[in-house]
Amino acid sequence: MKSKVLTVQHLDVAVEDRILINDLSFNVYGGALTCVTGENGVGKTTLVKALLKHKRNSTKQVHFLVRPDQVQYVPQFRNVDDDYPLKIKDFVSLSLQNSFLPWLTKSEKDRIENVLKITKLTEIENEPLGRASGGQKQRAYLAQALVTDPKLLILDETTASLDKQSRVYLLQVVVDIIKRTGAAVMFITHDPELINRFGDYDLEIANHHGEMHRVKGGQA
Ligand SMILES: Nc1ncnc2c1ncn2[C@@H]1O[C@H](COP(=O)(O)OP(=O)(O)OP(=O)(O)O)[C@@H](O)[C@H]1O
Repeated sequence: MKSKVLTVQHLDVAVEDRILINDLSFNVYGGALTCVTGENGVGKTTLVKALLKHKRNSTKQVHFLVRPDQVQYVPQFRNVDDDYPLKIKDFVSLSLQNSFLPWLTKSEKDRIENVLKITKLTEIENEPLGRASGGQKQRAYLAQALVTDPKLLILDETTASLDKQSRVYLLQVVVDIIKRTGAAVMFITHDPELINRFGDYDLEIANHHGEMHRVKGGQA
């Protein structure tokens, strides 16, 4: 039996005065990949942002069963141009800069090393992030989120700009992380092939409503 990390009950999602999603209920489970799908503009990103507003103050409608610092969001867009000079390993360590010490502890360094290994970035850890390929950049964003050891990881169209090989490679890394850590991953995507191959659940949003399906052949 998978453990719930988030429950959503009878939630309405609106922008300004316009209702995007009406009376939405679903659960997100640890150890599983929950895909969030729907046409452009149905409100997938707005839904995720509405959920994240409650990570510190759960309500009956949006109830997180994990601590706020155990929830990580990797947004759809980042402004990282070709001249961005920070080394990949330093970029990944930015998530740990909230600690009290101005330097990284041995255990933090070990965590960074481990995450770089899992995301297959070790070989290029000293390269500037700006010079990395699209797929390597996405893996660096993922690594930055993973270094805090999240129990719920939300990925917003992380594979959208990648070629097929890089998309599959990234999802294999994500599924591997789910298996190793038991984390829950919510993955906004338009890619039916990735959903069918890697997804456990599909939260499909259409006509202002959302429905959760089990994906046949899912891993959970
Ligand atoms: N802050 C805002 N103010 C007003 N309208 C907004 C705001 N944010 C989003 N919208 C509108 O809400 C709708 C849903 O946007 P959203 O980005 O959530 O869709 P999406 O399903 O994630 O789309 P896509 O698949 O194209 O990324 C769109 O019509 C968008 O223009």
